Amino acid sequence: MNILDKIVADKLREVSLKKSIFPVEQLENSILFQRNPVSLADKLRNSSSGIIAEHKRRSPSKQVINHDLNVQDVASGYQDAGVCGMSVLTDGKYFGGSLEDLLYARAVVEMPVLRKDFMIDDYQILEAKAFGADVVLLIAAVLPTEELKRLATFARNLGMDVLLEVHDLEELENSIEANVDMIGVNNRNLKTFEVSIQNSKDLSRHIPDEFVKVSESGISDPKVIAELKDYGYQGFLVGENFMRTEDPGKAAKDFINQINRKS
Ligand SMILES: O=P(O)(O)OC[C@@H](O)[C@@H](O)c1c[nH]c2ccccc12
Repeated sequence: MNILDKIVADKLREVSLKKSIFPVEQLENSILFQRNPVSLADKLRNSSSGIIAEHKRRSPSKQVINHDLNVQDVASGYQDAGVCGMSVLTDGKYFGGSLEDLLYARAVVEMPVLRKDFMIDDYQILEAKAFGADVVLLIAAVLPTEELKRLATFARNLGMDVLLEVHDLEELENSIEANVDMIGVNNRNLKTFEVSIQNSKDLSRHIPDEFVKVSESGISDPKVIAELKDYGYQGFLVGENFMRTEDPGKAAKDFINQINRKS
């Protein structure tokens, strides 16, 4: 089993357990469930930096990134830096995140917040909405095409944006008809952890213009943003490069200043 298979197997168990103890009606009764989500795709279309900054304590590829911060400080730092949106990892076992992290981030920021997890069931999409997310991530490597389409439609019917993540041309071609707003090209292979920015460059011409293009992972140099913009990218998902510093908000601010100086 590769790491992705392991994560998904754990996720299936986690979701079925949760469903049995915390019914959907409880999620739908959350005050946040009534909130109107803010569109990340719209923000990215109108932004010069396009940064989506992530809260990520650890990962299977890097182990500990930063265990010393609290999510509210990270979120308000990102907001002050002027990022377009925030991504919050909610997987506990592999990334050290939680739904509480999502809730606390939501409590302190106005900008769109993405629930970053391995979504396999409607239940998690309802959870995302109940804990204040504006956007969900769907990963092509995790879901059969029909399921991807179904979950995407389910999320959009709840008013949330969908970011579809692909890693290669086959995944892109198989999932392109899904009802999504943004297509994210992951520069990291989730099965081997290999990272290559070239992956975003190679896949860009296969992504139709109606989708906002997002490049994800391994971005640590503002110069790369300028390069990726030439390939039509409008969104850039950055985690570790900010999170490994003592003050991720400040790191994001410096990064954005450098992007703006270049453009
Ligand atoms: O920390 P990085 O290399 O900047 O990457 C951020 C983000 O792209 C990465 O965390 C990510 C992209 N897709 C995912 C899917 C699941 C978990 C994590 C991810």
